[in-house]
Amino acid sequence: MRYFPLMVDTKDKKVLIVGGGKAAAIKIQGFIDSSFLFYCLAPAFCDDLIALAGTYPERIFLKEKKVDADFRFFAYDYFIVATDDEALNAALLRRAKAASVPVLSTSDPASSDFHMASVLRRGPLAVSISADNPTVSKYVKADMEEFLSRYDEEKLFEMNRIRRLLVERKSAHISEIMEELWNDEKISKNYGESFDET
Ligand SMILES: C[C@@]1(CC(=O)O)C2=NC(=C\c3[nH]c(c(CCC(=O)O)c3CC(=O)O)Cc3[nH]c(c(CC(=O)O)c3CCC(=O)O)/C=C3\N/C(=C\2)[C@@H](CCC(=O)O)[C@]3(C)CC(=O)O)/[C@H]1CCC(=O)O
Ligand SMILES: NC(=O)c1ccc[n+]([C@@H]2O[C@H](COP(=O)([O-])OP(=O)(O)OC[C@H]3O[C@@H](n4cnc5c(N)ncnc54)[C@H](O)[C@@H]3O)[C@@H](O)[C@H]2O)c1
Repeated sequence: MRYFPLMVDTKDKKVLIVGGGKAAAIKIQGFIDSSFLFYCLAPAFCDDLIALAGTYPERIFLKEKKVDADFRFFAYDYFIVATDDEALNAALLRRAKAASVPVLSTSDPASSDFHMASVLRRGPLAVSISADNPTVSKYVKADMEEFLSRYDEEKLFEMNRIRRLLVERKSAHISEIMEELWNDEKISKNYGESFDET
């Protein structure tokens, strides 16, 4: 598997996006559940992107600017190239690689350092779907959403709270207790507080 699902820390991380059309909007929307900050440069932005930036003014920054092949960038953690000018996209991709900044070109996935997956959440659970075909991913995501609705969100949060307590207490039985709770129909809210391993 050349592109492998991975969990990366997005806190305080900056993504530069050049281009402000449909592709840029799809990528930012796909990342919106992260903590990334988005800096987007283009001479003009599509309505979806303007609406998204209106909803997240503290995370999405749109700057009207036409970029050329000599564009220099620094202090960004990731780069998404999303203009409709393929030659410009290719030049920016080369620059990013030379600067060792992980880059995704929306017009050249095969030369990109990362791809986007379709991601869905249920409480603390994150599921990543990738089929090398965004249409297939979209439909599998819809099926998966229905499948995940059988999991009790509160129970998942509660199990994690208890697990954190057990980790803090350096319990030797974390996985056994987690297995027990998973198989329990209902878990008591104050399980962790009253918990005594001995
Ligand atoms: C899954 C999702 C995640 C996300 O981006 O958040 C995603 N694309 C999504 C949507 C979407 N993408 C496109 C449209 C039509 C737009 C229109 O109408 O014009 C729509 C909208 C739709 O389908 O509704 C067009 C498109 N996509 C790619 C190309 C270039 C090419 O293939 O060469 C083209 C242009 C050619 C074409 O038009 O096909 C390439 C890629 N797109 C990927 C991911 C990567 C691997 C996907 C995988 O492994 O499955 C990959 C390979 C690289 C990357 O960009 O990361 C997200 C689903 C959202 C969801 O979660 O519901
Ligand atoms: N990977 C994906 O998910 C995905 C999705 C849709 C489209 N695409 C591909 O991405 C590319 C872009 O498609 P689109 O539908 O977003 O096009 P678009 O026409 O909607 O948007 C192009 C954007 O690039 C900007 N732009 C043009 N020249 C620029 C420059 N010199 N500097 C800065 N910004 C500039 C435009 O102002 C516009 O905002 C195409 O190759 C398309 O096939 C990929």
